[in-house]
Amino acid sequence: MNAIKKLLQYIRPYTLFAVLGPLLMCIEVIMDLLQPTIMQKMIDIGIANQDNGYVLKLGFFMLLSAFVGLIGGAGSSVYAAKAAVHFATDLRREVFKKTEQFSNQNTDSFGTGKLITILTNDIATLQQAVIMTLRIFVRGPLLFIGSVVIVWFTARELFPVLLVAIPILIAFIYYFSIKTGKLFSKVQKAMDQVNTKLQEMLAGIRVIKAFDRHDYEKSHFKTVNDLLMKRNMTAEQLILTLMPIMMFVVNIGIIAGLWMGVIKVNEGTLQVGVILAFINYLNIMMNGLMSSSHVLMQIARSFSSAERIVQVFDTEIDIKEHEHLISEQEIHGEVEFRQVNFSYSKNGEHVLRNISFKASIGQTIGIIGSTGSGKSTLVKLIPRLYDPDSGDILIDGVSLKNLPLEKLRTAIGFVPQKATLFSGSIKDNFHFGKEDATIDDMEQAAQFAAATEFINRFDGKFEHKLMQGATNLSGGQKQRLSMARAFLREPNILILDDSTSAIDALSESAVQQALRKAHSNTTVFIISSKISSIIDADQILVMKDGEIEASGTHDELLTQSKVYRDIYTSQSGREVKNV
Ligand SMILES: Nc1ncnc2c1ncn2[C@@H]1O[C@H](COP(=O)(O)OP(=O)(O)OP(=O)(O)O)[C@@H](O)[C@H]1O
Repeated sequence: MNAIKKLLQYIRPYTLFAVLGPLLMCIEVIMDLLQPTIMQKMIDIGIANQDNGYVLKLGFFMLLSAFVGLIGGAGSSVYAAKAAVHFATDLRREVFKKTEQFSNQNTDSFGTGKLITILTNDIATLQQAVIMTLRIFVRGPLLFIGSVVIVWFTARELFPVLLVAIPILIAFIYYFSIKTGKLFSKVQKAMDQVNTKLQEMLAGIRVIKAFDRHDYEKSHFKTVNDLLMKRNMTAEQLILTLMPIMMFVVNIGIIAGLWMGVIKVNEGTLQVGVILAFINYLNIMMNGLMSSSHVLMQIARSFSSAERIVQVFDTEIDIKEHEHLISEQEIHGEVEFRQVNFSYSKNGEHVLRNISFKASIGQTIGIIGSTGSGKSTLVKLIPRLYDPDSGDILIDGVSLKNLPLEKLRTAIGFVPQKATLFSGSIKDNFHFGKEDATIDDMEQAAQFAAATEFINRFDGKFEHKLMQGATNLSGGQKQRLSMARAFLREPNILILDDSTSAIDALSESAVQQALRKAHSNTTVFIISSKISSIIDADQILVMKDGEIEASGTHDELLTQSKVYRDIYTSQSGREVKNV
């Protein structure tokens, strides 16, 4: 309930629409309620007295009220839809904005599947709840209350039937609403699983094909899809069972009304038209209650959606701007780690332990070590994709936390292990690195990244369109474009996380030479599993189990580090004797 209250602020800008919707609906309801009374008068006065003029007059009123009702109903739909769609659009925008601010840890803790369900399904559920509330939640109770009042004044003899039927109907509605609320929260969870699986399968479709794992994946998908189907089926069946139960209660009410009515007519205390009007009002009442119950169920369903949305809003972003920022600090590129410890989960095992080193401006730092030793994690701490648990990281002597995030990240060019390019042209992707990059800038960056040759072969060169995930490029081409994008920034700190793995040795050495020439003041971190990529680095960090096992130049490490020597021996085939 609190979640719903929190989200209602998003409807405030559309209060006018949200008020007009129910107001116009009142007109439709009043017109609907008039119909049985007009009909009753037609029968009991017009037809009983064979007064054709009176019948025609009331017939005209019936038509007129139906027309006015139509205008009210249509207007109500238009404004309710406007309020709900605007509300959902704003909400989607805000949820997206918040998820954009999420740190990697925040995103990991939700999972992308759940975030997609929240941004699509949950917001759509709320939109539907708002439309129904603005239209039907007014219509249902009004029809119900209006009918009860009219029966009280016009057919009080039959009122005892209502005294029995109404509590039974309300009890059923209450029970079903509570039950479906719980069931739909299970449906949402199953939907998360389907979305997560779908996302994983679509991203890995090539691997699935290559390993011929269709059947395995199909059976996995079937498991989550069947669970969703089962939960959906249980929830929908429960909702659909309510209608026949309500009809049954109303039909018994009609029989009771007819039975009592016939007795009263025979006694001469009731007119036939009143019985017909009562039956009509009983049906209207049931419709009113039914539609209210549908809204209640939709609202119950939207509770769990609202809670999940509020969960996103309430998530504390763990990478935050510090209160005491040193905004005037220029970033030059000296990087120092002081006894840094880091784990991915709170109280989890440290992935980095006691990391200390210093990289001077313009130095190249090579990082090597076995798989899972913490190399990528170490460099991810520099742009603050994660914050260390303890210890400090300083740039030009200032702790990262005291630097404005935007300034810090603008000064860093990051080429991740997996080259990520976006659908759009090469130019669009380059603008991602530098918004105002000119064609000259792009040509130069492409040249440094050894990408000119293949870009020139494309129709339209920089205008060449990349498909989603850049699937129309080779692995090496993706890496080169990803590097060029980082070079365009002319960063003070450049991080190359194993980003030359799909590039041939000749091109790699050309890239490194270009880097040294054009970006001599840039501090460069190169993670690589190949010694040849880091052999010329000013300082090489050898990582082992989250720790720096040794550091120094290539020659120093050959004598000082057994781990480094072993890597060198295995890659060069040469035994190092000088220990
Ligand atoms: N997002 C994450 N959540 C939890 N654990 C993670 C995450 N990313 C990495 N790890 C764990 O942290 C450890 C270090 O991973 P990292 O990616 O830094 O290693 P690496 O040395 O770069 O490995 P590689 O050479 O294979 O890329 C590994 O044990 C890995 O399982």
